[in-house]
Amino acid sequence: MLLSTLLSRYGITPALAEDPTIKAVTADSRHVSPDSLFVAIRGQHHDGAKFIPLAITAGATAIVTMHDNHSPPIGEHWEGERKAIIIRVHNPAHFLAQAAAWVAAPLPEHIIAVTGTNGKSSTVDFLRQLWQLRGKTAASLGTLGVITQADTPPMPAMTTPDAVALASMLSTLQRSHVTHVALEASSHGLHQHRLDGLPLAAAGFSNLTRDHLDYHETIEAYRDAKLRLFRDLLPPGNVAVINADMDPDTYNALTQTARQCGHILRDIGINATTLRLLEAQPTPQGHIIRVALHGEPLPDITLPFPGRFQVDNALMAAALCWEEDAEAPAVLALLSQLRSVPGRCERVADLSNGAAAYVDYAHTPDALEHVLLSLRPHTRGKLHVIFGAGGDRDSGKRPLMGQIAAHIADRITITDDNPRSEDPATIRAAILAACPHAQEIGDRWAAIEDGLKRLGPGDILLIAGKGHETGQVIGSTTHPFDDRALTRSLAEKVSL
Ligand SMILES: CC(=O)N[C@H]1[C@@H](OP(=O)(O)OP(=O)(O)OC[C@H]2O[C@@H](n3ccc(=O)[nH]c3=O)[C@H](O)[C@@H]2O)O[C@H](CO)[C@@H](O)[C@@H]1O[C@H](C)C(=O)N[C@@H](C)C(=O)N[C@H](CCC(=O)O)C(=O)O
Ligand SMILES: Nc1ncnc2c1ncn2[C@@H]1O[C@H](COP(=O)(O)OP(=O)(O)OP(=O)(O)O)[C@@H](O)[C@H]1O
Ligand SMILES: N[C@H](CCC[C@H](N)C(=O)O)C(=O)O
Ligand SMILES: [Mg+2]
Repeated sequence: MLLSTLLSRYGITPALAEDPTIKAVTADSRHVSPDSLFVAIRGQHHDGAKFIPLAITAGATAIVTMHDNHSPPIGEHWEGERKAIIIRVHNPAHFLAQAAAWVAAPLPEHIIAVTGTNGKSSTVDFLRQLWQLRGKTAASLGTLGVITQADTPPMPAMTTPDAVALASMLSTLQRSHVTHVALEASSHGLHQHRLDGLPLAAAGFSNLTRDHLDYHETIEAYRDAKLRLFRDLLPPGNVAVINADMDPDTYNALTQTARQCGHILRDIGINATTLRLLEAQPTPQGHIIRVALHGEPLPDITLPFPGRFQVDNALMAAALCWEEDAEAPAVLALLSQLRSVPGRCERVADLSNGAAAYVDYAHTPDALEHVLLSLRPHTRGKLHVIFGAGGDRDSGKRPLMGQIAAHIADRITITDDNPRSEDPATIRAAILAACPHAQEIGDRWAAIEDGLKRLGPGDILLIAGKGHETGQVIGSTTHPFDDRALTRSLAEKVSL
């Protein structure tokens, strides 16, 4: 694409002496290739502007950098024999996302993003499944990776990859004929403008509770980052789905934003008007739910997996799936064919004495509360939970998680999650301060073995925090560790 075309799409129409063809866009000087555009972004550790000379040496012919109120909006920079055109904008990260999407185009025609503290991965997984059941070629993209079909292993991804990687993944999906993509919008991703270039067909917002305050600092800033999905990214006139049972502050902010932006608002949940949950009756395998669509009750639906929160996520996926209201009953009828999401309230082992073990990805106070409350109705004996907290992440979550476990569980073991660069004993101590009667077993393997051995008839063991993860990060090393596989193999031995 010509530089002038790219700039004019962004609303900049300078008279350029030269108009180079831009073959690639990047914000990482280490990835600059010849004829590329380098966007200098100010991050937490570096100001990308200091890498401009390196980028030009590596072949960048155009540079986009932050407007500084002194220099003209367009200029040029020589690095030895090499010259690049310099363009100054007010928000380089926003520019990067747009430019990356234009250069990577065409992208899949139907892209939907889901945000919220908890439930993003589950919702996008369910949405992908629903689309596939309706005959679409669909993918989901997020914490669980890029998933295209049930029988192909997922490609790894961050929850929301950086703008360039995201555009490139979407372009790859488009080339393999994927038309429908459901992706997770993390608060980091929204705050850093990673999704700003995507033409969203619809968006969903599940809930907002405490997480990531290490990064956002205040809950207001965290909410504001997430609100960007509706406020800045979803085009007017498109479908916005919210869970009507979320906290009132976020609910009010979302409904007001949706109204101001002219979105078609749909809600789901006990307090909803579009898709109201009338009853969710737990069964040994999952739930039987009754819902009303715009006030009209529909036939019972069986959801074949446990976790009361998965009822909300499945309803949100359905409300994001139908395009016209007339399609809604057919979409809702498909919910009974959904498969569970790996590591989300997943029943991984049954012991010969009738006890069972579940693995879940609860790593926030709200998630831990939801999964423990979900498992209580299935517990005929005692409810035992094993969990820790990730290092280098919001430390305020730790005592809150301890408090919740102390209120709901009968037995608690505090162990290590991913300590990362932190001292694991200090993390455990912060949780234990709020649940002093818990036992402490730092070694996660030993904690799980101990938990399984202590299970009595009808007891339930919940191993929380790492879900689908297959590694444990200690320091900067990731050691192989898989709660699900380990629990299965230890349970076989314990059951003998
Ligand atoms: C906290 C955070 O989100 N950090 C992201 C951020 O890093 P940063 O601000 O430290 O960047 P920086 O190192 O200061 O660099 C600034 C700029 O200089 C560039 N640079 C840097 C070095 C160099 O030699 N040359 C160069 O050009 C960088 O490419 C960048 O554009 O920008 C980087 C480039 O895009 C990201 O890789 C990095 O994500 C890191 C790896 C990360 O761990 N992020 C996590 C916290 C995250 O985003 N997680 C969420 C999930 C959260 C959830 O659970 O909901 C996710 O969406 O995955
Ligand atoms: N709708 C929900 N409400 C409350 N808790 C939920 C909800 N959905 C999921 N959870 C809890 O959050 C955990 C993580 O779920 P999921 O992976 O779907 O969320 P996520 O938003 O993608 O998380 P992450 O921020 O790590 O990507 C689940 O294992 C469960 O404990
Ligand atoms: N996306 C989340 C995942 C947390 C998972 C938990 N096991 C931990 O390591 O804290 C994060 O990076 O904060
Ligand atoms: Mg996720």
